Amino acid sequence: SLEYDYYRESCPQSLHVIRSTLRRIYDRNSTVAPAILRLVFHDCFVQGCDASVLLDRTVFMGSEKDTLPNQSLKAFDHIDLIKSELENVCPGVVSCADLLVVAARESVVLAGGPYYPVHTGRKDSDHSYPEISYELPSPLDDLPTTIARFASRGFTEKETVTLLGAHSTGMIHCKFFERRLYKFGGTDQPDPSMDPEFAELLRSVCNNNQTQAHSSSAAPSASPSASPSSPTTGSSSKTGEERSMKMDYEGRGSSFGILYYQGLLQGKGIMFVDQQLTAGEETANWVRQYASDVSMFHRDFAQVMMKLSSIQVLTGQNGEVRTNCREVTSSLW
Ligand code: HEM
Repeated sequence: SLEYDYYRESCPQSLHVIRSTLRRIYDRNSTVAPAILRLVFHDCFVQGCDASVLLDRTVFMGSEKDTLPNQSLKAFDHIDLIKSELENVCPGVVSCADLLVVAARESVVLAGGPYYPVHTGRKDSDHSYPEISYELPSPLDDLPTTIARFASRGFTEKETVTLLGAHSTGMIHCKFFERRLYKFGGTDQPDPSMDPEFAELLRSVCNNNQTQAHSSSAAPSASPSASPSSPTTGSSSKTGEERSMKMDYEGRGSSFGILYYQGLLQGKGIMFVDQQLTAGEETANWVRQYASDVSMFHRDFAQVMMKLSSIQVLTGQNGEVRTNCREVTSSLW
């Protein structure tokens, strides 16, 4: 199975290459870190951590990338760049699946989260599983559905709460929460579980009217925090569908996690699925604990990321090492 430092003889530079290339990309474009963290979740949840999410469609095989839950995934080009650097130093040795989990670990650290060790030796799948992608959780899921989806992959309620702390970082498109702001659950009202001022802030960020969107992005006072950063990406030319905002609208840093859970306690979860964590006795208890103890969250997040990174891995003779993460190497496809 997986080993500590699997590439110590075959490619001793591999970890350094992944880390340094990712940091180089991050220095120019910090959105790469949350994008890769999300990618590893979408890879590991669907038939295990086998880099199947990176495969492009061919005439013979559909792609997970084309399914609805994966349509807003990013960073494929950044993964390609890291892979080409690896191929330069050790051709055909380091799998895309290992690249992804190691890069996700580095991404967590870059986002202010904890370091955790990842064992290596994963092989890549020679198949994509678009049909299984539909088992990925939806932003509209209620708590029992979310708990059931994560339980199907071996995660407890507590671990589900911990994993969702990943929503401390990154961007979210308005389309994933807009219904909560106006017509929630078939009514003409906003979601009652959302703090009304927060709903107003999100409406101003996502408003279709371009002038208003522009003024809201230029007015940090619309933010409920004292942070000077704008909650939006600030482009007034985007449509409501394309418009997005930072999930850590109150600012990033060593607080990875804590503001997410504190926000949930104040009715400021952005997606319905996030806010639902306060709707169950056990999950709400963990939300409260993490909101007040960031070290506990970081310790648990490290452990749950190690677990996520080891789901259903292919090792030994199973699977292959792709030379291009977008295409199977050994194949007839
Ligand atoms: C109930 C489970 C989950 C649902 C429904 C969900 C859904 C979403 C959605 C809809 C977005 C916004 C994407 C966009 O607007 O482009 C998002 C972003 C994100 N998710 Fe999740 N997610 C879940 C769990 C997780 C987990 C377990 C992780 C990682 C361990 C994760 C990491 C992220 C990250 C880092 C982002 C920001 C991505 C970026 O900025 O590019 N999510 N998620």
